[in-house]
Amino acid sequence: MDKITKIRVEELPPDSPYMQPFRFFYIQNGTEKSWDLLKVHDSVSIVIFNRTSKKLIFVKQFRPAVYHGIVTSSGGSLENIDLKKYPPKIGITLELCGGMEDKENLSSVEIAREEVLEECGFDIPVDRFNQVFKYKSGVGPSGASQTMFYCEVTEADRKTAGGGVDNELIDVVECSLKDAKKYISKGVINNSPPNFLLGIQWFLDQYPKKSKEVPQCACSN
Ligand SMILES: O=c1ccn([C@@H]2O[C@H](COP(=O)(O)OP(=O)(O)O[C@H]3O[C@H](CO)[C@@H](O)[C@H](O)[C@H]3O)[C@@H](O)[C@H]2O)c(=O)[nH]1
Ligand SMILES: [Mg+2]
Repeated sequence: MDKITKIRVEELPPDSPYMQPFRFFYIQNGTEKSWDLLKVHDSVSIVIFNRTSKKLIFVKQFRPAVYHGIVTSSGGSLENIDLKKYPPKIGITLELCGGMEDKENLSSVEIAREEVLEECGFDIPVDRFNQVFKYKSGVGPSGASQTMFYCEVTEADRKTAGGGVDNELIDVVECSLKDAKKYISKGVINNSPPNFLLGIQWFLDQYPKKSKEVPQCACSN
């Protein structure tokens, strides 16, 4: 996954299927203003609990934006990058399974179902997904929405090893509740987004402290 070479950047052409940059103008209380925006797809993320192993299921992948952010914020440049100083593994994240809502004919929960199958290998019918949150994934350059679902799986639901589709390279990892709690208790979390922290904290809040069993999620779609 971290065998990455020939890194370079260039300006975004206008035909990107992933994002459209533009400038938004407005007058607020008599003052002319503008804001530079990025139109991006809404997305879904899924907190997955494996009832067989009693572990949470996460995904690991190389994220160019995270790599770029780490390199440039520490004074590095993407021009002739020194891969020894900035090994690509620093751009590998630990995240909830999730993806873009880029298919107009599919609802959010149908996209979530596809992502769980493609990225993690579990084939789960949509009625086993519960929506837990819907929020803005950003409020600065992008105001896209993200819907977070909860889904329980067992080994009987496993259809493939996961890993993503097309060119995706995704590692599926199982994490004990103890390790998940420890991870989000760190003050500085370099390689995970806020929805990951929210999803784990939400799950741990549901988990009954005195019982060994995790209850079915009580929230409704
Ligand atoms: O510029 C790009 C963008 C995407 N891809 C491809 O498109 C795929 C998109 O994968 P998908 O799983 O649909 O989306 P994610 O990259 O996982 O990201 C989405 O899902 C995440 C779920 O939590 C959110 O955090 C993000 O904002 C949202 O874009 C990627 O893996 C790449 O293969 C590219 O090749 N180039
Ligand atoms: Mg994804």
